[in-house]
Amino acid sequence: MNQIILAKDGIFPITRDIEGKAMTPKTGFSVAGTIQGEGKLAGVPSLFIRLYGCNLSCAWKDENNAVVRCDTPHAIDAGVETEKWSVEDLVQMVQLNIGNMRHLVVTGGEPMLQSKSLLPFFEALKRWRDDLHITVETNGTRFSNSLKKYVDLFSVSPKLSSSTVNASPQILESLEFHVEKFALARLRNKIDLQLKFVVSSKEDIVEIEERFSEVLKHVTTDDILLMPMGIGGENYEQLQMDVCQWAIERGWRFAPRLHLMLFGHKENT
Ligand SMILES: Nc1nc2[nH]cc(C(=O)O)c2c(=O)[nH]1
Ligand code: SF4
Ligand SMILES: [Mg+2]
Repeated sequence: MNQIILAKDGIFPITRDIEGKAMTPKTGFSVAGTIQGEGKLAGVPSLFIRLYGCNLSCAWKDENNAVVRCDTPHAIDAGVETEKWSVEDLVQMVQLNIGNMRHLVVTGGEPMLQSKSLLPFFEALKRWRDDLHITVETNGTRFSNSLKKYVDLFSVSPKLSSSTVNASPQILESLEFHVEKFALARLRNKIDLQLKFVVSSKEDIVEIEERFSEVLKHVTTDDILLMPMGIGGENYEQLQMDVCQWAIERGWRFAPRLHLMLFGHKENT
């Protein structure tokens, strides 16, 4: 049986559990769902599924040289509580909670590590509703040919050297190789794609332009997004303004985090 491993409370925000029992969503709303907070679909009402497990272990340095870890430790850390779902039950949870929304966002952790189980899940969802829009948020280290026909938007967030301090050379190589595959699929109009870079300094921009120069040629400027690193603090406003200017200069998009603005730094919103 195909199983999908989720982070704890990995389907969010919901108002019904699998038995139909009422749940209180963390958004404080009386309805299931939230808005996509990031990327070119920011603001679009969406239901989220957070898969457990990641092949990276990102950490950034903030302006005070303090280490900022991955913002979803409950989806990557060893030994934390997880949830195992059958494809059938997960489809049912989507059906119970999607309401009037059309968008499902599958995030993580790194969802593409479970692409074998995601395939029957996405097939079943599209059989149920072919207008359902599926976004997959990924770090770009695993492209999947078989998944691509079911995914309406790949939201690829390639990690830069400022964040992949713990990654092995093999993983970094596979990142470049696979991001190129995503970009070529975009060039051939096989997928919709956004490249979402988390930026903490001008060096990150230089790295994007040098390390991903081929990749950038395969996509349009509308597909390239810059998201300021961090969630607030002393120098955050200045960083936002810098990142905004770097984006405008290149014709790229500036990407805020709407969910943080609305709900604060709260899990499962
Ligand atoms: N509202 C909302 N939007 C999001 N966009 C990407 C998210 C993520 O954690 O991957 C996320 C999230 O956790 N919540
Ligand atoms: S790729 Fe994403 S989920 Fe994985 S460690 Fe980095 S920030 Fe966390
Ligand atoms: Mg997040």
